[in-house]
Amino acid sequence: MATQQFKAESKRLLDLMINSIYTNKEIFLRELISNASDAIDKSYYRSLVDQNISFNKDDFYIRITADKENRTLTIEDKGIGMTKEELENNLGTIAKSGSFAFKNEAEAKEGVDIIGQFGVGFYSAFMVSDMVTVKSKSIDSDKAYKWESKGAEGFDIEECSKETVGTEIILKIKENNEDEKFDEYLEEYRLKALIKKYSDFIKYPIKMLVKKSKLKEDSDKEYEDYLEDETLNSMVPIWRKNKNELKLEDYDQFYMDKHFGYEKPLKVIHASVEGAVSYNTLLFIPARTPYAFYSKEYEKGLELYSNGVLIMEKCAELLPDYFSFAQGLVDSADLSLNISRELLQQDRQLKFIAKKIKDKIKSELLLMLKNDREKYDQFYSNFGRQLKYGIYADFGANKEDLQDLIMFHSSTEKKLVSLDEYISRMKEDQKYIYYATGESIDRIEKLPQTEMIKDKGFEILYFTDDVDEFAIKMLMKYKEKEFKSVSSGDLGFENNEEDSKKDTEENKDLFEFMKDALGGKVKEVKASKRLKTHPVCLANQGDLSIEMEKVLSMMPDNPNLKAEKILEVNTNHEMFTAVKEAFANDKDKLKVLSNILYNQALLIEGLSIEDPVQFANDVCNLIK
Ligand SMILES: Nc1ncnc2c1ncn2[C@@H]1O[C@H](COP(=O)(O)OP(=O)(O)OP(=O)(O)O)[C@@H](O)[C@H]1O
Repeated sequence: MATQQFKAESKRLLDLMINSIYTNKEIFLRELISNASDAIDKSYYRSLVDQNISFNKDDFYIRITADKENRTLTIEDKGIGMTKEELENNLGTIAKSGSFAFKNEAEAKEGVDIIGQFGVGFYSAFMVSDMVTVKSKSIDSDKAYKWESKGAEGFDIEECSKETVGTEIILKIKENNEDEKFDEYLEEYRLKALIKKYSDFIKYPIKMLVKKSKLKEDSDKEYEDYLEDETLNSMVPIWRKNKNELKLEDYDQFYMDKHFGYEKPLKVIHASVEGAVSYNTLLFIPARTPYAFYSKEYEKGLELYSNGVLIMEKCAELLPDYFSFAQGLVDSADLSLNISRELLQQDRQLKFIAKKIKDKIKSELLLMLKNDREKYDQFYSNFGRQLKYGIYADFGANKEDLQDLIMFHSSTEKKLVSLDEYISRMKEDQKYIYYATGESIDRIEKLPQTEMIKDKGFEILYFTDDVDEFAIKMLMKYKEKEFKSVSSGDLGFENNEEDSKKDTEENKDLFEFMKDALGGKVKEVKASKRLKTHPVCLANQGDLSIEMEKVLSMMPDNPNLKAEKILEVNTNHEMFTAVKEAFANDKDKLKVLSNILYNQALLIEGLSIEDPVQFANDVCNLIK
């Protein structure tokens, strides 16, 4: 049985093309400029392979002309042009791309990076025009032809006069309607902005006569308008240049010109990768935290270019959340774009590039941490919190990537240190990586729980961000060393633990009494061996620490989880003599003392006391 051919309703297809493919009408200019650039590329290429064809470098530009009176916008090039047949075939057949065919023929040759591939971009002109006229003269013909169409109804072709080889696309811009202002596509400022946005890195100059004003001759206050030819695009994508040709100032300038930021970036990463997927990338780490960075408003992403043409302003898939501070762009010819060139299909290449970019940012940060500590400290003060969130997020899926990049304030070094640095300084008899949690470094410095650990000469990491302890719980270990809170039940000091057990055993009844006096607020009262000069402190058992309880209690949907608290009593402290005496002679007094001591421990911990009035009265009664 003979296979039947599909038929297409070309009118309906064109209607679909015009109205459904692109979400954004303004991209028509990008498409037409890209076509003009392709036409010049082809002409240049032909001159290389065909000796009969010469080229004049001065003709390699694209001209935009807006005529408000006649409502026309013209895009003109002196590229390869089209014959009558080509006009018919390329502009008369949807999804026929002369450019794609050309690229395939020229595949083996260097230096051809043609943009067009789907054969649909041209029709986007109908989104903003009632009528499109194309005048073209091919490099292979003496005659010029005019193609004209009002859209779905079809097109006419006739011979016309045209001096130079190349193509002129004349758009009759639609009248404004209730929803849309088409007028703006005739406005100089809007055209300039569109070119800057989408076509800034088209490699040929995009010229336009722009209105300027100057002082009239023989006058010092009267001005007159005049027109001047201006090139509107920057042309050379700096990221495609060789790194050796570029100075730091060039990158800084580019960063500011592109409005990534108002001041120089902290770090520039420029990489060109050749391989299964080739791409260039230029990444920046800002010197400051961007506006609203730690809020939902902040939108992460890199600019995505295909052959120098902007495809997406913020491609979020290129950055993991924990590196959302990175700015910049990726340019690759290997992306599988979908037909509207606006969105990417679930793209393997994009995933590949994203993974490489993540690895690159990580390795650059590690180098900075090692070789340029001052800079890393600056980076970390802005974005360290984001890295710690990254460890905690997604159930710790990215902790391996991030654990070497985080830092905490050290009790011994008095500055931020990495986990690796901490490990390298650990004492022989030190089992754990110790940390203490609190509102500020000052406050943690004074925590009674840190006394004995400091006394032993062990370093303590200070956690001052809410996320710190959550991140560390996710990490659990670093290089086989477990983390241990200074408030945790077992600190891993063998002798001390033994002493404390003995002391607790000796005062068993007393501690039991105190526990009862506190009415279930603590799980246990016991002798402490982590205290030296302070009378009491709180320790905790179980996974939820006292600090975590504090963080959770501040959340909008407070889960009301409580840490299991233990009141530790310093049996070497003078106060303990009074406690023992009260236990022997005045149990009511011990009840009061127990509450005072417990409330003191809460205050030191930064927790609020349940009944401050009672506490104040108790203290007063003691003073009396
Ligand atoms: N200014 C021009 N000069 C010469 N040929 C052109 C010009 N504009 C369009 N063409 C021809 O018309 C064809 C169709 O253009 P169109 O913009 O629809 O698709 P494309 O550029 O090939 O692909 P894409 O849809 O990816 O942009 C082009 O492939 C090219 O052969």
